[in-house]
Amino acid sequence: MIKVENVSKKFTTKTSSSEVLNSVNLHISNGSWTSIVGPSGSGKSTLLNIISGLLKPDSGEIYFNDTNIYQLKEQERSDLRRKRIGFVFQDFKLLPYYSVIDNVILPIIHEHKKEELYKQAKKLLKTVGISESIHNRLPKELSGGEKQRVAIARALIANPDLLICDEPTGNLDSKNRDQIINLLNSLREQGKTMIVVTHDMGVAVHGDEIYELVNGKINQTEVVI
Ligand SMILES: Nc1ncnc2c1ncn2[C@@H]1O[C@H](COP(=O)(O)OP(=O)(O)OP(=O)(O)O)[C@@H](O)[C@H]1O
Repeated sequence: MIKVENVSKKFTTKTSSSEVLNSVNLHISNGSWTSIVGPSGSGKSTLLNIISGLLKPDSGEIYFNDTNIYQLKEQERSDLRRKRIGFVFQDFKLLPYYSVIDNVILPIIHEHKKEELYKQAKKLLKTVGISESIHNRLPKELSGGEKQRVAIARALIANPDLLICDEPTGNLDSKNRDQIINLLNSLREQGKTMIVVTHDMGVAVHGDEIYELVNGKINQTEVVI
């Protein structure tokens, strides 16, 4: 269970100050898919960064099961992030000079023997529908949908409990978008907990819960198909 309790965050710059999150509460059950929607600039990425331990809120707590993550030491929080949370970004964030398979093993390259990692990466790439003929290509030689599936395999390499996806289908055409939806559905069936931020209601409706962030507040939304 992931709990977001009374989380508030304000950004202050030289010229302005804005409250992006105002006492946000959210409970996420293990093995569920939670969709978060909301207008551009409403704080969705800020909330993801806070949940994943990257950005300390001004007030409020984040619990990862029973662990209050902002009470951990910096190194412990970073370990938790590396081992238990996988990230998928709209712009993939694959390293351009590494092959597909090397991109997948990178997050934990220093923690296991390379042969074991390659074995695991091959299995994952198969799960996400990437054929072996592509394993040694560079990211620039892939389609958008292939890049996103490689990015999902990379996010899963440490076998995280939680998969956080920030606009995972934002740059994809409808065929590739549908493939990513199918993949996320199958990951939920395997028991992964997922938080998916999206502008696309057609993606959001696959969630067990849909929340909308507006004016710093989060509200649960009915699933309307
Ligand atoms: N480091 C920062 N310093 C100042 N303001 C920031 C910072 N990060 C985000 N903001 C502001 O906070 C607000 C929320 O940003 P955020 O990226 O969380 O929104 P979002 O809902 O993810 O937007 P989008 O859908 O466009 O990606 C925006 O007004 C943004 O300009």
